[in-house]
Amino acid sequence: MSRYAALIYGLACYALFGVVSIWALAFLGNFLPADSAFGSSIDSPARGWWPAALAVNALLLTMFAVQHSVMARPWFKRRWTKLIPEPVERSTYVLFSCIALGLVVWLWQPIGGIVWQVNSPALRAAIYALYFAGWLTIVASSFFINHFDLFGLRQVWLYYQGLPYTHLPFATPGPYRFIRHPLYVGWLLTFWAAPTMTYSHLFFALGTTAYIFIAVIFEERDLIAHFGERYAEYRRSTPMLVPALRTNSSRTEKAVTE
Ligand SMILES: C[S@@+](CC[C@H](N)C(=O)[O-])C[C@H]1O[C@@H](n2cnc3c(N)ncnc32)[C@H](O)[C@@H]1O
Repeated sequence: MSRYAALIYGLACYALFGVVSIWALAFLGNFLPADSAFGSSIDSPARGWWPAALAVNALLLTMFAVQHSVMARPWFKRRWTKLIPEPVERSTYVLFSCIALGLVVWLWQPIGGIVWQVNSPALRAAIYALYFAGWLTIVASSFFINHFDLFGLRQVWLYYQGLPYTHLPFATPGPYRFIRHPLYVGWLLTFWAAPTMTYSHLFFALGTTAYIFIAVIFEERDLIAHFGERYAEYRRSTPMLVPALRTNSSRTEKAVTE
């Protein structure tokens, strides 16, 4: 693949990621009108029979989870890069993630019904502030790790310059000093900080939260395989999501090693 083609491909995938992220923000924040060309918002009124809607939604979430986790595994990348050039592997992951997330947002079947609804304008504004803080946390955390590497731009830029790819070193900058997964904290805020929570939103929030807790197991297994004892020690000493709160498993592991 020519270095120009790789760079343009990487930039195009990144631009698509920007568009799909804004679309997802509008979907989860209820800024999309019901039944628009871009689908409905997550809390829009029901369109059909709720069991069928739930089945479609479950399929969509499973499709996203499988794509997002399988394509991130080292064994998959080793096989995949026999088919596609290594410098664009991450951009291709971003592209497939955009397609998967786009399908979730576009085809999501709202089922209406109110689980909770906050009516006080001040409280609604506060919950919306938390919602946007979630998105901000996602973006900020990506910069603390390395935004351009996470989204494939660093890889195509190095290739364009004729330089070899170097893996990111283990680091605990900013919020990573206090918790291991700030980016996932951001996602959890965007799922749950909702002034109106309908049944399909609750289904989405429960499904995606469960997915995060499962994905973390695989991610940390890979991080320990890659960074060795440094990550294992970090895992023992630093809480997963809530600062200054240790999980029972990290306490037990620490006790075993002490
Ligand atoms: C999508 S990011 C999410 C990072 C983290 N789970 C979070 O919620 O903030 C996943 C990638 O970040 C990188 N990563 C996570 N923690 C790291 C650390 N402490 N140092 C270096 N890279 C890290 C790994 O390459 C991992 O595949």
